[in-house]
Formats: sequence, C-alpha cells, structure tokens
Amino acid sequence: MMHRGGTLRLLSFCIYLFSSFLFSTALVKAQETAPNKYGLTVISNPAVYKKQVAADPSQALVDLATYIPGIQLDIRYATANNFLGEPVYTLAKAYLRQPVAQALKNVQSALHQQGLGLKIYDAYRPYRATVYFFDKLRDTVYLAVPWQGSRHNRGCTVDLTLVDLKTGKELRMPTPYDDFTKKAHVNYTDLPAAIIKNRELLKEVMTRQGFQVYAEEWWHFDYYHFKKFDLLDIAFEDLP
Ligand SMILES: C[C@@H](N)C(=O)N[C@H](C)C(=O)O
Ligand SMILES: [Zn+2]
Repeated sequence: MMHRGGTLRLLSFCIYLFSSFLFSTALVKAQETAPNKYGLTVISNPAVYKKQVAADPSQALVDLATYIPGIQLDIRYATANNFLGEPVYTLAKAYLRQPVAQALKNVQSALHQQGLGLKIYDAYRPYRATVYFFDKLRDTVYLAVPWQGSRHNRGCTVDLTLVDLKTGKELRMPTPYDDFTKKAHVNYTDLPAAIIKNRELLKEVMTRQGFQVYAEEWWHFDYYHFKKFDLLDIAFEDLP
C-alpha cells in the first residue's frame, strides 16, 4: 500500500502532466490560428479545418465535379493557360463551401432548362496562391491583396462562364478569362448586343441565387454571406 507522501507525489506528478498537456494543446491551437504578418487569421492546418467542419457541416468545402452534375471544369491555374503563364495549382480541382456549392447547383439546373450550363475557371483558392499572384503582378484592381485575402480563399467565390450544352462551346463574352482591362468591367458597353446579352444572363442567373458580380471582372462572383467563412490555406491534396 502507498503511504501518504507517495500519494501526494503521484498526485502532483499527474497534475504536472495534465497541465503540460493543456499548455501544449493551447500553444498548438494558438499557433494554428495566430494572425499572420498582416494581422489576418488564415486557417492553414487541415486538422483545424476538419474540426470546424465537424462542428458546423456548412463549412465543408464540396468538390463541384461530383456535387454538380454536368458541370464543366477548366481550372486555369492548374495549367499554363492563365495570366501568369505557368501552373500554380498542383491539382485541377474546384471546391466551394457547402451552401455556396448548393447555390451554384441551383444555377446549373436553372440554366439546364435553357440548354445552357456552367464552366468553372476557379473556385476555392488557397491563400498562398493569392499571395503568389500579388507578388508576381502587384495589381490592386484585378487581384486581391494579401493583407485582406480573397473571397476565393473563403471558398465563397467562383470564376465562371456559360456554355451551350448542344455545342459544348463557351458563349461569347466581352473578354477571355482574366483579361485585366476595362473591357472586362461589368458596366463596359462598347460591345455587340449578343455579348452584352450573354454577360447579363450570367449576372442575372447568379444574382438570383445569392451571388454578386465583381464590378471589374464579368466572370467573378462572390456569395453574399462570405463573412461567415474563414480565410483558408488548405491545399487541394488535403481535401476529400
Ligand atoms: C485573379 C482573378 N481571377 C481574381 O479572382 N481576382 C479577384 C479580385 C481575387 O483575387 O479575389
Ligand atoms: Zn475571381
């Protein structure tokens, strides 16, 4: 049988172990969610993201290729066919947060009735890509700045266009994707009527499902409730 001194020593050892565990857990947590050099909190640990999803399934990033039947993907940043002329992503994937993916699914089914569909150029974008873009181009109109992050980093924004389901071809729009000129602005009017009609149709179907177009880029749509979602820097490889 252990005498009193031994019991006390064992008890204080257990308290020491428990408090060290609590301290190290708190330290890891603080490091995981600590603001970056711009004072932004960006979730970069897949375990933290998974914990958030377990607590609130609406936070889940959903794979659009499986979630939205018939959706076309042309993930430009996974190829050299983009404004940088080099691949930035290692996988050609498109993810959006659950309610945002659902809203886009509604857009796709509304379009289907008109013989049209969606083609995605980009959706959720890890924060590191936003920083990389800015370091390369230093533009503050057509690119999000690292000290704010992009709504793409929140899994709430999508870059896209319309396709004709019969031909599989893109509808004519004012400019190609990521054409960083005034012609890409949504109020630009020196265009053929058919092109304006296509641009307006895209804006209308997206707006009806809770998206707002970015004034300088006809292809870029933000989900209205983006503030509910953290900035993320989770690699595609770490998503299901
Ligand atoms: C880079 C371009 N496709 C884009 O998404 N621009 C906006 C402003 C962003 O970076 O969030
Ligand atoms: Zn965009």
